Amino acid sequence: MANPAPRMTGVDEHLAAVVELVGVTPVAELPLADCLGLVLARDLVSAIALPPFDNSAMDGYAVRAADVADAPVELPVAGDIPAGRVDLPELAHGTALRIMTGAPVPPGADAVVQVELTDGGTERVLVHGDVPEGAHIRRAGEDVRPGSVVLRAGAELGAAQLGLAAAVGAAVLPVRRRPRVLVLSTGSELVEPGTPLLHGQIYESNGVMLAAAVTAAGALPTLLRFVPDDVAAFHAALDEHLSTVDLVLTSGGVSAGAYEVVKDALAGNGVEFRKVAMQPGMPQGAGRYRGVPVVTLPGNPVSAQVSFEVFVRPALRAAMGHRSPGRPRLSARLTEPVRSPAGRRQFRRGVHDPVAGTVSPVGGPGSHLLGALALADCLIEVPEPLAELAAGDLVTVLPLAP
Ligand SMILES: Nc1nc2c(c(=O)[nH]1)N[C@H]1C(S)=C(S)[C@@H](COP(=O)(O)OP(=O)(O)OC[C@H]3O[C@@H](n4cnc5c(N)ncnc54)[C@H](O)[C@@H]3O)O[C@H]1N2
Ligand code: MOO
Ligand SMILES: [Mg+2]
Repeated sequence: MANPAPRMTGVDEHLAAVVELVGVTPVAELPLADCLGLVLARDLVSAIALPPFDNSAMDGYAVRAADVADAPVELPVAGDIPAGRVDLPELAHGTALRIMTGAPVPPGADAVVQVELTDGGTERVLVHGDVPEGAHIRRAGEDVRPGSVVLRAGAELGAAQLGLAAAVGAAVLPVRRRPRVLVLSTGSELVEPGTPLLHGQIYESNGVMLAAAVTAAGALPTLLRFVPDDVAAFHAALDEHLSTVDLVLTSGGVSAGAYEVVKDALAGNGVEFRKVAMQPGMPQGAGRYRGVPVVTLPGNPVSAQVSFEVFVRPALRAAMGHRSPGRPRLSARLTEPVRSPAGRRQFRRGVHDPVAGTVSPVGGPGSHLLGALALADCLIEVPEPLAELAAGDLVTVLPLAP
């Protein structure tokens, strides 16, 4: 009797293993400019008020509202308060001080008349219209009170959050630092783009693609592109970088052939190789080599990229503390039928139309179809039990941007 096929590892089981393997990076205080997309590790409390002082919302004249109540009136201009002036004169009764947007409101003033309501004079100013008390004054603390929490631990740091952190005087923020990822492409057939190609050779593309995906996930890639299918050369390349990375990500050399350099070098050295019940991306490996997490992706370009999306991107984002490290999951109706191998979760490449609520597969299921991958903006997930889906069926769509 033939041996039953060994059980394949489930997609979710392998994902959990990779997330656990990668773990989290330590919290570090990073300059704001390095924090885009990272996650705040502790609440940020503002030591100051925002605005820090009462200031003018308009270019115009600081006045007492009572002095312009009977406008038109003419007032002597006692001086200028440009933005940044720190030695403030007091506004005397019956006078005006020329003031600019963002400049501190001088003591004694209770309103600002915008320049459009005046003749713009510099010695004396003719005010055509009256303004109520408090007009065009932005009050200290009306945006942020001193001592208040302005950003919660767990907040994702986008442009606005970084702007706010700077506005309250933070120069650095506590964040889990970006994982450093060694992206290592194996294959003796691989050639540098821009150089001549012999029959039997191909241009190296996984390295560029995976390094870009690492960057897009918020992590820091180091790229090693031309490691031949030679165990000694592989070890030499890997060992040189091992001490400076948080994760090694290889592509190629993990299936069933005679020159599977990654498998040959790492099996029995802490990395476990398995078949995962998915298409593409069946041959996978994960483990620790000399203490450093290693994830081995299959070499077929679409397999490598889809595996990155399914396993590595969520693990990298979880490592930085993202609470929802995966892609959003949307529903859409297929515009055409799809066939999938029963018992494996299929990820087809698709174009999603969120307005129509539809998704169209691009290209076939083949894991070498990089041309179609580049046209896609989403993955279409076909669950393990389903072998055939019809046009109009609802499927889960994972948008890939950015
Ligand atoms: N007898 C079997 N053969 C294969 C099996 C199997 O189960 N039994 N699995 C197939 C599946 S599924 C996949 S996926 C691939 C995985 O292969 P490897 O990870 O060993 O990758 P390679 O053989 O090195 O390369 C596969 C393919 O991809 C091209 N490649 C590799 N690296 C790059 C790169 N950096 N840039 C561009 N293209 C790359 C390579 O030239 C090959 O065409 O194995 C199947 N075989
Ligand atoms: O796992 Mo392979 O990715 O199907 O070609
Ligand atoms: Mg192979």
